[in-house]
Amino acid sequence: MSTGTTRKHTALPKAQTLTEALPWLTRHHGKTVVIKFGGNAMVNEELKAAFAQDVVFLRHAGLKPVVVHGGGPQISAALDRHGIVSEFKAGLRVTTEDAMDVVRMVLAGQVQRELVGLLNQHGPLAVGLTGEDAHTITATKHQPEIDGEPVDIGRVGEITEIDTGVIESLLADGRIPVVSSIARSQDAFDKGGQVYNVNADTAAAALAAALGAETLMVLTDVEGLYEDWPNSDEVISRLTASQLEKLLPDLSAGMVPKMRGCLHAVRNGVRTARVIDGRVQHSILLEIFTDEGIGTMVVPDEAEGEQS
Ligand SMILES: Nc1ncnc2c1ncn2[C@@H]1O[C@H](COP(=O)(O)OP(=O)(O)O)[C@@H](O)[C@H]1O
Ligand SMILES: CC(=O)N[C@@H](CCC(=O)OP(=O)(O)O)C(=O)O
Repeated sequence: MSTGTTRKHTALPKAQTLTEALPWLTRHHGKTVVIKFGGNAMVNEELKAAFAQDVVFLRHAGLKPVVVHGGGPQISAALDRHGIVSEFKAGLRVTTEDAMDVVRMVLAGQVQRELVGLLNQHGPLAVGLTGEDAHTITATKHQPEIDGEPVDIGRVGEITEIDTGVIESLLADGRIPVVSSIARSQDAFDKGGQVYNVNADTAAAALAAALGAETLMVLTDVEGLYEDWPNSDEVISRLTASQLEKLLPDLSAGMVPKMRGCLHAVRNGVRTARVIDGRVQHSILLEIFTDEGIGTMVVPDEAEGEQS
C-alpha cells in the first residue's frame, strides 16, 4: 500500500467525526448558549484550557456562547486567608460587608480575569464584566426562610431584573461575554455602588432566560443529577420541568440552585438546560455536537418525547 493511501485511510475517521457534527452545527447555528463554569469544575489547568478551547470552538462554529462563572472554593480559600469565617445557610454563603469585598475581588479580579485570559489566547474574543456593568443584573436583599423563619444572610442578592443590552452588543460584535455573578443593588437603603453576592447557577439561569438562550449548560464536578445521592451514582439522563419540580424538595447542597436554575430556564423559554460533568475534557463539545450527550437534561413539559 502506498503512503498516500494509508494517509487517506487514517484521515477517514476524522472526516466522519466532522460530518457527524453537521446536523448539530445546522441546528445550533446562531443560537445563544449560556455556559456556567463552576468553581469545583475549575480544578486543573488542563481542564480550564480545554474549557476555553470548547467555548472558542462554539463561537467559531457560529454559536453565541456566554460564560457565567462561579468560584465558591476560590472564595472560601481567600476568606480563609483573610481570617473571615465562611458559612453557608440554605445553600448560600452568609456574606458580611467584609466578605463581600473578598467575594468581589476573587470573582471579578481573579477567576474572571483568568478565564478571559485563557479565552483570549485564541484571539481578541472574551470581554469580562460583572452584573454591575450597565445594570446587567439588579438584585434586592435575599432573605431565605429556614424552618419558616426569614434569616439574614447579609449581602446575598435575589435577582429582580436583567438588562441584556451590553451582552447582546458584545455577542453582535462577535465577542464572548464572561460574567461574574455580582449584582448591583436596587435597595433604597443602599447608596450608589453597593453590590450583592449572587449564586452563579442562579445568575446563569436568569441570564439564559432573559437572553432567550437555546441552551443553559451547567458544568460541575459530578456526572449530573444523581437519582439517589449520595447512595447511588445512577444519573437521571432526562427529565421534564414537572418531574424536576417534584424532585426539588428532596435535593440538597449545591444541586439546589443548579436544578432550580434549570427549572427557571426551561419554564422561561430556554429549550434545554443541562447539568454536565466539567471534569470530562471537552464535555461541552460532546454535549453540543454528538449524540453521546452526557449528564442530565431538563426539557419543558411540552417537549416530552421530542429529540433534543
Ligand atoms: N442529587 C445530587 N446529584 C449530584 N450531586 C449532588 C446531588 N445532591 C447534592 N449534590 C452535590 O452538589 C455538588 C455540586 O454543587 P457545587 O458544589 O455547588 O458545585 P459547583 O462549584 O460546580 O457549582 C456535588 O459535588 C454534590 O456534592
Ligand atoms: C450567594 C452565594 O453563595 N454566592 C456564591 C458565588 C460563587 C458561586 O456560586 O460559585 P460556584 O458556582 O463555584 O459554587 C459564593 O459566595 O460562593
